[in-house]
Amino acid sequence: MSAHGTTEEPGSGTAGTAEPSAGGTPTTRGQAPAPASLAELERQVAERRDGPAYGQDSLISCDRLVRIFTADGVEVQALQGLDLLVGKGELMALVGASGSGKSTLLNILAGLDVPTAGAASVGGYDLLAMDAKSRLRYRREVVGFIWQQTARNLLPYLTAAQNVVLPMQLSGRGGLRHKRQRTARAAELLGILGVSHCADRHPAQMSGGEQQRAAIAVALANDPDVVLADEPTGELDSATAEQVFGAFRTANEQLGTTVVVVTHDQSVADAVHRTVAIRDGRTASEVVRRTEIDEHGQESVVAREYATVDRAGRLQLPRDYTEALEIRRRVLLELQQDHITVRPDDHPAQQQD
Ligand SMILES: Nc1ncnc2c1ncn2[C@@H]1O[C@H](COP(=O)(O)OP(=O)(O)OP(=O)(O)O)[C@@H](O)[C@H]1O
Repeated sequence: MSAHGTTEEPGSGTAGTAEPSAGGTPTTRGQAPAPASLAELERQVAERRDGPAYGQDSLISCDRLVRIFTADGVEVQALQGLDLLVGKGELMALVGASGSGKSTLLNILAGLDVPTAGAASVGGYDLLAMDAKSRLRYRREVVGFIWQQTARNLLPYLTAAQNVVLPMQLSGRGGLRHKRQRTARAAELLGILGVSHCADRHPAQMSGGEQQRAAIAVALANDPDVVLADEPTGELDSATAEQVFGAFRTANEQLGTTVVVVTHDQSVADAVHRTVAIRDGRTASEVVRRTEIDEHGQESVVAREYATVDRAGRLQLPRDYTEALEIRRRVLLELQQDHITVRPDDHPAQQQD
């Protein structure tokens, strides 16, 4: 973890489903649970039906998202039932091994690709049901996107200021109808992101970091709900990467924009409020960082790692945990008063049952 007082707590190795036991007595999975009364079942069903829908209060909601690619007759399941909720105003990172599905997810959220199955919505737009017209509006007004390759983000024959003005012209939004207003907004955004000095320069006259900060201004031009970035600091040295990440933070703090960044850069992953790890096309774990003040008034960032539990109650045990305890096919679950114990199978010889 970073040096500025950050503490990392280990991932939780708890697991999903165990029968609750009357009176809080530990119950081992495998024992028959006492059947619930009909009235109790009816109460539970009514509670679930009347409760808020999944992701109702979230800006981004992915529910059992699936994306299957077919190339040369071979199917690749890039997303395998991914669940993810992102609240309005979050600054978060997506991490994961190469091929885990991060870019696939980001392209879907950006409206550039369509999932095979599941549900996904951003800012009230249903990403599986948009017609061409609403998809265009969604991509212009609801999301901003920043690519890793600096050259892909800006038009080379326009200045930085003209690049920022362009999306406003294309969207033709009422509030920015006048040229003067658009020019003023471009100047304001470039100023907030610390690249006013590049306003009249073409991309070729700007450094990689300046180009990325101008690209963030372009992404923010139409005041989107969310800015998505795929490895935005991947081509930059660490000092420049820090400045670019600072620009995302500014957008988040000063403009209230929700920011989702795919990154391999550990310093970026350590600097956001929440880092979600994707493994094999599903969310596997997440690290949440909170600032805490101790009894001496000393501030420190406490990072806590959680395993994610999906909508069906499944979780992935961290690989290093399962390897450490030689967990292969099954575990014993015990429901305790306030936690669930996961134990390796005590009859491993019978694992081929
Ligand atoms: N258009 C496509 N056609 C076929 N397979 C694809 C396509 N796009 C992605 N995939 C496959 O889907 C899986 C997930 O790819 P994705 O690019 O989302 O991973 P990633 O986590 O972003 O990887 P990286 O960190 O290397 O960019 C990979 O196995 C990839 O080969």
